[in-house]
Amino acid sequence: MGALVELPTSKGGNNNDETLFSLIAEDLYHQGYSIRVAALPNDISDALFTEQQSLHNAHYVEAGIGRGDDFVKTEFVRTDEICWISEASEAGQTWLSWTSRLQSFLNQRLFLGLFSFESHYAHYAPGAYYKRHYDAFRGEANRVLSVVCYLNPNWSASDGGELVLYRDEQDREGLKVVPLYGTVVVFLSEEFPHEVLPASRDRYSVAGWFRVNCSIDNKIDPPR
Ligand SMILES: O=C(O)CCC(=O)C(=O)O
Ligand SMILES: [Fe+2]
Repeated sequence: MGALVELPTSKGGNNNDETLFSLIAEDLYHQGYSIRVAALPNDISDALFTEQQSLHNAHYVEAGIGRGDDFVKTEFVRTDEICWISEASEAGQTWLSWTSRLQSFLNQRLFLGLFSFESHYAHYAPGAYYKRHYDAFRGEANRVLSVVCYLNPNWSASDGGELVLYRDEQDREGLKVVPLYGTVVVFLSEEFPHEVLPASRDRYSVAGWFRVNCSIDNKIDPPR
């Protein structure tokens, strides 16, 4: 977190976005993560929600870990299913336009050098989980910033399915985030181990990652 540089307020852009983006930038600067309840603009949550609910089982693939040739499915680690988001749909465009504005804002304010973004819908069936993990490993600088938004209307505390964000490697207690509709969580991918606890009902979300550019030689990065 010490590497973050805070720059003065930027000019221009959409005021509503800027209010939330400023809060997220402040949180990231001071603590490395941001948890903003019911913060995603309603038109975006609603577009994503509608698209996700319309996805049939065939659109999803079982989630795994690793990339490219290293990809493995492992039930021991996670049992959710995912569907990548593209600009092919209006919902995708709305979401990716918002994340692109967030990317520009954070690059200006915190000098993060975010270069690209990828994201997917995730569905956790009742009982599904994602064990404690990091989204990126130190030294393999690729995923820099993780973003998760939840799409669960009328979620109650007894439904479970919390995201547990641990402050560091040693933390065993963590911060529990209830996956309420429109809640936005952003955190530095290399800093915070986290896990998804099983829920008693279907749990819907969008998860995404901003990357820095680490293309070496002719190997184009980032691939999927
Ligand atoms: O859904 C969540 O709360 C977090 C998901 C997650 O950790 C991931 O997809 O890497
Ligand atoms: Fe994660």
